[in-house]
Amino acid sequence: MTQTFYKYQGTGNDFVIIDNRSLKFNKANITLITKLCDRRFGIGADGLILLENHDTADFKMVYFNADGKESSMCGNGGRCITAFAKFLGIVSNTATFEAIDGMHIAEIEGDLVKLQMKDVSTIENHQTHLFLDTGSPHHVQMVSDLEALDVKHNGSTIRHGHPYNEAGSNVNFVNKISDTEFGVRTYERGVEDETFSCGTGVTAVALAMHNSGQTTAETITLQTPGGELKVNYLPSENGYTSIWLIGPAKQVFKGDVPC
Ligand SMILES: N[C@@H](CCC[C@H](N)C(=O)O)C(=O)O
Repeated sequence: MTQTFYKYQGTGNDFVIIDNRSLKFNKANITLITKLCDRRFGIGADGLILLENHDTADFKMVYFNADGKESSMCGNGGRCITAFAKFLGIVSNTATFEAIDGMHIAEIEGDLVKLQMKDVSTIENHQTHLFLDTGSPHHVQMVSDLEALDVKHNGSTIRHGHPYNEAGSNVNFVNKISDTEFGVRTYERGVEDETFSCGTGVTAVALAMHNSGQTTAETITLQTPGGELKVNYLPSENGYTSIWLIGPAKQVFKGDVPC
């Protein structure tokens, strides 16, 4: 038996995407998902995404980290699956879909996919870092030398340590480039390594930078190892609404694998 798949990337955060409208893909097969995501023995990806039918929205997104486990929201994955839905002819330039954190709206403008993220009402502002949930949990910490930092080592220590422990958190290291631009490197839980970019991660960084007074801007540019993303938001006394994650999402190749 073979499985048809598509490989997508959004600022270097890469995914195997499968059209599962037939519901034939076995979601419980962690070994298969891990193998498909393996960079040496499989296709290679940070995660695997299934596109499924939905009763009221254009489609449903089901996301698995490279460790084979279903996880919380993936922002870059949400942008890539929107581009995939357009490729399949399910949507044209606007889409609605349901993910694990609720309903999302997305818009395609040329090469860019804009994804509305869930509202954020709570940001924990600690002495050394901030913590918030933008669909996935994110630790945000400013560092002085982002380029030289060992993100895998330091990220893994924070991800596994108190207070995150087994459930874990994604970990974002940040430097300020200007009042509207920040550099970000992210250690992703479930990949257990640095990824080239993380959509919920840069969203968390933009909100955290605003919340901690590093910026007063409402559009932030985030430079990641995989390229540039933008985040727009509306701040209020109750938190942040109308949060949009904006960046490119591209199909890389298509194939069939034995499974
Ligand atoms: N790469 C994603 C985040 C994916 C989920 C994360 N690894 C987790 O388990 O929390 C993104 O672009 O947001």
